[in-house]
Amino acid sequence: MTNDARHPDARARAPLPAVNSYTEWDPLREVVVGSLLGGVFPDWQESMERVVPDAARPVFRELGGAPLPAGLLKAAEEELEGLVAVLEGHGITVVRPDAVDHEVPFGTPHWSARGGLYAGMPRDLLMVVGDAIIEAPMSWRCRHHEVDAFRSLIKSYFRRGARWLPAPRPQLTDELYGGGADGWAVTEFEPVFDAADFLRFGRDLVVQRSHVTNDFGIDWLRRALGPGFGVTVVETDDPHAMHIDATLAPLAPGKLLVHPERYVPHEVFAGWEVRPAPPPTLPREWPMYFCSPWVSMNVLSLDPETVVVERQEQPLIEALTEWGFRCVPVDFRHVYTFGGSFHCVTLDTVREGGPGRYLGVP
Ligand SMILES: NC(=[NH2+])NCCC[C@H](N)C(=O)O
Repeated sequence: MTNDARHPDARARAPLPAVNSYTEWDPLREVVVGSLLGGVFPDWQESMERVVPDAARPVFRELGGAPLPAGLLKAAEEELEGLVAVLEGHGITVVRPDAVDHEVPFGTPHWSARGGLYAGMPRDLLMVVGDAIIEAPMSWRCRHHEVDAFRSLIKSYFRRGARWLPAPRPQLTDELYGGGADGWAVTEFEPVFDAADFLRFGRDLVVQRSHVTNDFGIDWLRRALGPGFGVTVVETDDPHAMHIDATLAPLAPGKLLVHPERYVPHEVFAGWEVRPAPPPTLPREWPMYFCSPWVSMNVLSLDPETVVVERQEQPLIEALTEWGFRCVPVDFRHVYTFGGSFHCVTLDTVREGGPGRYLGVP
């Protein structure tokens, strides 16, 4: 039976599976937006040494498990609400994590942490590949239970048909840390990765080895995804490597925005137009506990022509406009303070489109 009251867009918006996302750029229908509410400073561990800004180390040592600064947090939460309003204004469904108490200390038989962190960066923790939600085995001890805030969402997606793939729970004993001969902060003791070290290009994923992602973890994911997907390791020139999404940003098929110094050309991007992002505009004195100002290029694609960009990153807005994109400006500098921007704080659970092939892999 036809439904005459159907919205004119109804055909274009035909129903999709509960979870369906293969790329970083296909038209966005539903997205998880993280929450920084109740967030605490991470308890210090040596493996953070090479990834966090110098100024953050003494703070984490001293204040691990203590609440993040209230004023900055409030400003960041308001910016997150602003992002939610913009996304909803574009007809995108937004879902949020549960409130959990991040101040509760926890431990295993082998170690303890003075608290958790936050539920602000679902991109770090979860990965959607097609109809599957993958839970990453995080290597920072304070992030061991971070997924709890997202569990009711994951269960709901599972009940509606999604596949649910938690990686093997890591033990995070001392053997994992201390660095191998290769200079990484994590050894090959057991599989670990953060989901944000991967980017999705249809049937192909690209990943960087980092101070939170080891080869064992990459191999686990490759085998879990099976022969239908390819996982290519790309080199990046980032001595502080943790999360690839301020280094490479695929914005549409054939269009790759890159960090001008960290990008190392790779044959998978043969045929792609690669453009360097202009330098960030963030003032030098801006408080940054987790990351560099290059999260300016951590944009979120609403579709292959539309990107959400920080309002004050005018050089980037100009560069992207010139490249043919429509930029949606959103204030987000206070969120930067806590480790990321639009790509980090989101997890796109539903995008249109299917498993295409976009990369030059054999
Ligand atoms: N998913 C994320 N949290 N990404 C943020 C990556 C930031 C990157 N490590 C930098 O400092 O430039």
